[in-house]
Amino acid sequence: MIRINIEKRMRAYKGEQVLRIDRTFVAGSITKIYGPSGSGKTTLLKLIAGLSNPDEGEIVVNGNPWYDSSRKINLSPQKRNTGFVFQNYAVFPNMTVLEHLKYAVKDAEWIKRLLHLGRLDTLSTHKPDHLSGGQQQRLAILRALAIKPKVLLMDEPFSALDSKMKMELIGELKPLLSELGVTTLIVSHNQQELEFFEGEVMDFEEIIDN
Ligand SMILES: Nc1ncnc2c1ncn2[C@@H]1O[C@H](COP(=O)(O)OP(=O)(O)OP(=O)(O)O)[C@@H](O)[C@H]1O
Repeated sequence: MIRINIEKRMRAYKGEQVLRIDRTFVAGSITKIYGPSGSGKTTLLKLIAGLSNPDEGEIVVNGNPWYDSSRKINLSPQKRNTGFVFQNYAVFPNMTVLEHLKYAVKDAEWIKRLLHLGRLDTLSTHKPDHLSGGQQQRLAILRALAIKPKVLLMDEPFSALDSKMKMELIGELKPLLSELGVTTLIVSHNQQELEFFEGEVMDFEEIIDN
């Protein structure tokens, strides 16, 4: 479970904007996050991962405080160990597909399963500049899953995939996420692409506070 109650000042186009979030994400659930560009969706994921800090408040995950401004607790991103799929993939240019996964995990059977899931089994020796955008995006998803995270944060994870690939991947991801029991937050511009995930919706349209 993720319990988050925070405030964060964002430097927005129109001046300062305060992001206020008071929400609980149930353990093992999937939350679909929608909202206008610049409303703070990526910021929320970064706050949970520890890549950005709130101005005040607390974040508690499975009973453990990850951030608490009043008690000066702020766990490093490494200790939080979330799976994060970045909007721009953030894959390593000098590592092959297989090296990305081996860097994250030793379990060869698990790696094999992930490569199949992402349809990258035949491309395992390729480096990112020999992969298409969609293949790089799938690699970013596999890398996030490789560590079997308890919290999975995905920022527009299917944006570069054609609809057939998207449907296949989503079909296989759903049982995998429930097998891992991972609490998942997925940001998307496209509400339609997430309709096959049963889950809560978080709409930033209702959160923005100027
Ligand atoms: N480190 C930061 N400190 C303060 N403000 C930031 C920081 N990073 C981004 N912002 C601002 O916070 C606002 C929200 O950005 P964010 O990337 O979270 O939006 P988003 O909802 O994910 O948008 P998009 O859908 O376009 O990706 C923007 O106005 C941005 O300029």
